[in-house]
Amino acid sequence: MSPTVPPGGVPGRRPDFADVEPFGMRLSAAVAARGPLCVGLDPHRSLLIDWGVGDDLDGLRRFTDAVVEALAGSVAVLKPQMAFYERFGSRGLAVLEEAVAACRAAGALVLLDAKRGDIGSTMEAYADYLRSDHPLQVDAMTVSPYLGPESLAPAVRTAERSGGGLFVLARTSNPDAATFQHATVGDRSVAQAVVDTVCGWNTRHPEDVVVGFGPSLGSFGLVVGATLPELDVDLDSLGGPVLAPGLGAQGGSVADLRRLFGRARAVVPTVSRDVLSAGPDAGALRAAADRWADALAA
Ligand SMILES: O=C(O)c1cc(=O)[nH]c(=O)n1[C@@H]1O[C@H](COP(=O)(O)O)[C@@H](O)[C@H]1O
Repeated sequence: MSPTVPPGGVPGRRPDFADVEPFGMRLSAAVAARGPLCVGLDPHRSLLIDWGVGDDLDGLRRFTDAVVEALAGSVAVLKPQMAFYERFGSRGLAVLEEAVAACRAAGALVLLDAKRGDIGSTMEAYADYLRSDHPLQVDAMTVSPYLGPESLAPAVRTAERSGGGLFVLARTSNPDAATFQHATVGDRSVAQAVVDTVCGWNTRHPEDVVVGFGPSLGSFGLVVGATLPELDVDLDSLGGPVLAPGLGAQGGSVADLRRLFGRARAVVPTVSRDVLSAGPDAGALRAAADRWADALAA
């Protein structure tokens, strides 16, 4: 499914990283093959109970296996929410480790929803999730910029070396997000400062900015909720993907995606509860994901 790296390496990449296929390129290939939908692996306590598998380690494993088996062969991206695995301690993380490997083996990209952010020296360790020698290696992870954009620089370096991606929280989907994200620094909002920082990671040349999916899409993305009343950040120079959560359970719809982002941008809409609540039957899970995929394609 992934395109092979051209002889001489990927254009624009440092020669010492030439054998690594960047996340933006791999994401674009996955979307071309499977469509843009991302499904969240969020084993909420209430879902484990509703599924009848039990709110315990065995229930967590059965839930996870069922979702992976139903969807890892067909959706472009699966996004495990780490909080629900951490609830069960090291044994929960072992379930996640196996699931991540199974998803990747079935051709889905894995975006770890970890929302990490810390001082640079610690951030370097968090970014190890992107390295090939990590037991829980993933294709991309969510990160928080609120210790300052430079705190994420070590994660950017690791992503570049490992062909991984980052999705940085910019305009989140929760109702009170604007309290901090609309605060101003100088002449722009905090959210816009985050956007501008990530734009700079993707390209230094504004004329080279890529808008939609394609082999030159950058590996550094933003999280922008599908629940926003209006798009209040300027994404024109982003050059990377947008992860759009907030669909279904939080009230966002495909019409909201079109209203906020149009059709041209590289948007990865992500849905968790609205798909997961269809389980545990594999066919029902697939049908729920297909409904979103069809609506997105319409
Ligand atoms: O980074 C995220 O994925 C995220 C960012 C955001 O702004 N809002 C948001 O809901 N999310 C995550 O996306 C998922 C949304 O789940 P549902 O509301 O069930 O579709 C959860 O795992 C959230 O943690």
